[in-house]
Amino acid sequence: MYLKSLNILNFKNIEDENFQFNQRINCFVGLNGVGKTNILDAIYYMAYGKSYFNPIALQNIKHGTDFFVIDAHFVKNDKDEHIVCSLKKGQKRILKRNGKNYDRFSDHFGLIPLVIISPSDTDLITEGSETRRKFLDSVISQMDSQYLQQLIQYQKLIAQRNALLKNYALSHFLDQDTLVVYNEQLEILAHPIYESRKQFIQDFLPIFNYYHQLITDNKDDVQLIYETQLNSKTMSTLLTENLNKDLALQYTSVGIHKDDLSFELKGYPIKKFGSQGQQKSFLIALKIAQFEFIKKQKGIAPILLFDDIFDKLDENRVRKILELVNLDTFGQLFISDTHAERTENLLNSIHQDFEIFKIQNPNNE
Ligand SMILES: Nc1ncnc2c1ncn2[C@@H]1O[C@H](COP(=O)(O)OP(=O)(O)OP(=O)(O)O)[C@@H](O)[C@H]1O
Repeated sequence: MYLKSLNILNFKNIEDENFQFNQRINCFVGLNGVGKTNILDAIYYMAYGKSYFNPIALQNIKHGTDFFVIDAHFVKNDKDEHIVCSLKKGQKRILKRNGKNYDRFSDHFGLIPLVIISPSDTDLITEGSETRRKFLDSVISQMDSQYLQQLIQYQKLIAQRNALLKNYALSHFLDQDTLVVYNEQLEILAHPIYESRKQFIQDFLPIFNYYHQLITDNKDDVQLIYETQLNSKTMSTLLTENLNKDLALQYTSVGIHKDDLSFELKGYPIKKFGSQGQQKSFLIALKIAQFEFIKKQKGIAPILLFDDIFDKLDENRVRKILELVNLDTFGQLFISDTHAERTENLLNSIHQDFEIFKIQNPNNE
């Protein structure tokens, strides 16, 4: 699978750009702030229906305009896949596949497998559990649409249950019948989600360990530990036991929406005890393992976006990653870098077909 062409209109700082891509490696080079990452983000948008960097959709519309359109042609299994996403202020986001609107954005999930490696991945280590849950859910959902639907339903039910709890705080009336229904439905949904997450970590961990060793050249023990209240109690027990607390808090404080992933290096949390370099290697191994996992499951190499990673890594790690590229492990690759010469030299050294796009500041054209 590969991205053949891309047209971007009014997306972030990009006014109107057209690209015809190389099937193998494409590099966007240019000075800081010219919009290289924004182009990668537009590609990301085609796979996920949202920005990797800015979750507030309206803020992705170019300043001073009132809509954006991203239009892409992919080739998948020798067939053209035409994906268009657009957003106009005051209207709903539209996502189309081959001219037909999606009713549910989630139906698009997984059609275009894609993995991004970016400096902002450090959020996975530094931010709260929600960021890690989103990562977990995003990887599993790319391969399992049933999981995604269960998750959406679960989140809807939690929102409804929270509304009920809030209502109790206002009216002091608790609609017990509705609460029982919500609790039962949550019990039904929580367990398959829990089982899928548990199974995923079990299958993913050896791949992650393999790439971590390959990139770092050492055998440091790395762990991803799935932390969940469901290890010790059922969802319905948790909900029943914590009802008084939930009523006081006015939200549901227990369940799989509180799960977390603990990242450990040699038995210690990497957030507290990992050096910056160790954290970076950890994250890159995590993302390359994500890539490999999806590839194994789907039989298709996901598109890979490398945002600025040459800038942030030492030469040894860059070499290791490029060795992987050279093994033909990867499918199509998009790279952003500030140094045109460095990128060109690196790519010449791996003897692969590539194309360089020089991106200029739109205001200096
Ligand atoms: N909605 C928007 N409208 C206009 N410009 C925007 C919008 N959102 C972001 N930008 C601009 O896009 C630019 C950043 O682009 P981007 O992050 O793609 O740069 P880059 O080329 O990757 O830079 P670097 O090499 O520093 O990572 C910034 O100048 C930012 O202000």
